[in-house]
Amino acid sequence: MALRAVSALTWGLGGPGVGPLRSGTFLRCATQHRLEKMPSSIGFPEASRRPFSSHRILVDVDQSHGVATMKLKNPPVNSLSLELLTEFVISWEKLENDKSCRGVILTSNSPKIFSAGLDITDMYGKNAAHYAEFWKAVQEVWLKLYTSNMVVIAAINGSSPAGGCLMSLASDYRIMADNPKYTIGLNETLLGIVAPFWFKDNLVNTIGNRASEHALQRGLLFPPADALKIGLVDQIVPEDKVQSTALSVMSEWLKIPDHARQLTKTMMRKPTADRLLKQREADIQNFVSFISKDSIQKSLHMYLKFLKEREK
Ligand SMILES: CCCCCCCC/C=C\C/C=C/C(=O)SCCNC(=O)CCNC(=O)[C@H](O)C(C)(C)COP(=O)(O)OP(=O)(O)OC[C@H]1O[C@@H](n2cnc3c(N)ncnc32)[C@H](O)[C@@H]1OP(=O)(O)O
Repeated sequence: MALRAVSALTWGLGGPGVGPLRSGTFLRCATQHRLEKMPSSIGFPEASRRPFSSHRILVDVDQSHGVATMKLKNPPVNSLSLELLTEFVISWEKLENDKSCRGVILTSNSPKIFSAGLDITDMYGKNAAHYAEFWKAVQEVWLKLYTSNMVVIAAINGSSPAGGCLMSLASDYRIMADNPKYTIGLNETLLGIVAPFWFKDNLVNTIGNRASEHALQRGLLFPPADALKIGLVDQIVPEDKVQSTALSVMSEWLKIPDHARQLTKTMMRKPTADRLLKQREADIQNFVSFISKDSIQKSLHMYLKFLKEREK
């Protein structure tokens, strides 16, 4: 198997806004329309579309089908900066509160990069208060995605290292562009940092313990075909078919009655989400003390330098 490395939300019933069972879920589900036919592109009729956006997040809601497409837009590499993460949470809550929205396709506005992962400049050369705020936002985005009532499909239209991979892992289904130049994986060790336990839990739940041990220790980044083999993604398709495949997969998922799917998702994911929720503050403090260490700051500095100076 060809492996490539770069060389060198609150759970709990009734929790504010993010609980897996929003009030009214059962009633709404009972009368919900089934999706019989989905358009093959995002060319929805104007009347049924409700786009909204912020600086770094573009959202297009197709109200007649109950599906939103959310695009990350943070050039040049869609890094997950504090600003992007904050805007993500605001947009996500808007969708969670939109009764017509049953599914979200998460993708990137950039043609080659889904997301370069957490913004390293938010973890380098800042003060403890900044690190704490940043990490809380990272936790929040993961909790929102992982525990969402909505069907979440990641349309991975480019490279997806580290935090980018985590966002995909938190989705219900992953479709990746079949381009061997793109890679996906949790490569934290290559930066001299350690994936926190909840990144690891999400990976283990997806690809199993042995494959996770191997991938995490070596910081492996997998090309699409290998990612498919180990179950890191569910489907690979030609680059120009990622969005249309996501829409048709979404239509299949939305044929399942919401209440049954949501309760099943809760049953599967609650223990993992609860593990973070129970020690959220301690996890923030761990992150702050880890990332503030001179040795870790030095590793991040070297990695940023490597990224800037490497041959393209
Ligand atoms: C004991 C337990 C304690 C627990 C504590 C927990 C600690 C855990 C902490 C954090 C977890 C971290 C998660 C992460 O997500 S870290 C980020 C990892 N990401 C990467 O390694 C990806 C790096 N980037 C790339 O590989 C490439 O940029 C690319 C493949 C995404 C795109 O390649 P290309 O199109 O060639 O673009 P460039 O490389 O030229 O990049 C352009 C520009 O962007 C800068 N940049 C790239 N990635 C990032 C990033 N993640 N953050 C900030 N900036 C980034 C790059 O440096 C270039 O900058 P420029 O030269 O100034 O233009």
